[in-house]
Amino acid sequence: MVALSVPAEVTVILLDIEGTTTPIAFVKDILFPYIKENVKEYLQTHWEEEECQQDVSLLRKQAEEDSHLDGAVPIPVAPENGTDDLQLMIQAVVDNVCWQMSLDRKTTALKQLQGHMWRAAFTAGHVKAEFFEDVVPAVRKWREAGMKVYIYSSGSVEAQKLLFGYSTEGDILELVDGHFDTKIGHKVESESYRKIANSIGCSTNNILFLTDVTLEASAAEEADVHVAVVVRPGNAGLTDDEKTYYSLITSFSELYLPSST
Ligand SMILES: CSCCC(=O)C(=O)COP(=O)(O)O
Ligand SMILES: [Mg+2]
Repeated sequence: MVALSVPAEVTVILLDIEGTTTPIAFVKDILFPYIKENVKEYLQTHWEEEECQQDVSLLRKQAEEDSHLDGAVPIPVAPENGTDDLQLMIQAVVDNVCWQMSLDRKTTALKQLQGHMWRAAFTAGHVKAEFFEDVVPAVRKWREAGMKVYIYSSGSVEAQKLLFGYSTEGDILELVDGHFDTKIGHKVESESYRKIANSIGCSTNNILFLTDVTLEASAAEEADVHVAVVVRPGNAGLTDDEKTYYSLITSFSELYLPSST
């Protein structure tokens, strides 16, 4: 087994979810199909609710920003009257969501709606989040050693809490000191990592970020965050240059804290 020593200045471990704590297959084969199969019925059932209207407004705003993109699906302004107008509007939102998902876009608008939709699936026990088997033991060990553990995912904070609250390992929310999503900024922008450090109250070099995506690792590194790239079954392959450049781990158990024996 390879060992990677955690630099002594690190006091915070920041974790990505998809491809790092959780198999990509769980997200792609369970969570995303749930959205595609249920989005129309969800909108029809919850349309009048404040939360749903806020989600639609955010999606409409995003659609306006995306209007220059190839294949972008516009969302018209609220219908003035009639069931037919409403059904057309709902279909436009469905088409927009499916278009965004076909590109695996990480917009806050899409992620917010997805989080709200997954709430019913998780709380009713229809879905339980999967974590790689090394994750929970390692996180417990890090916390016992005094590390703080935070999550930074494109999935909304609400969705992150569902994953940790309703998992095959039970409710493991207490293992996490805090959550960040794209509201603080996108994961491929270094400024996001500076803002996270500021919000936690530490320096960027006190953070070790674990992710499967090298563009995210590169942005974090530019902000002086320590990074390791996590190689898991089902993750996208890395180039030879990336394999040489980044510290790689295949399990959280390969990380050694300075005090570890
Ligand atoms: C945490 S919610 C489900 C995953 C998701 O929607 C997503 O976009 C995951 O992105 P990540 O930044 O965790 O790779
Ligand atoms: Mg990821």
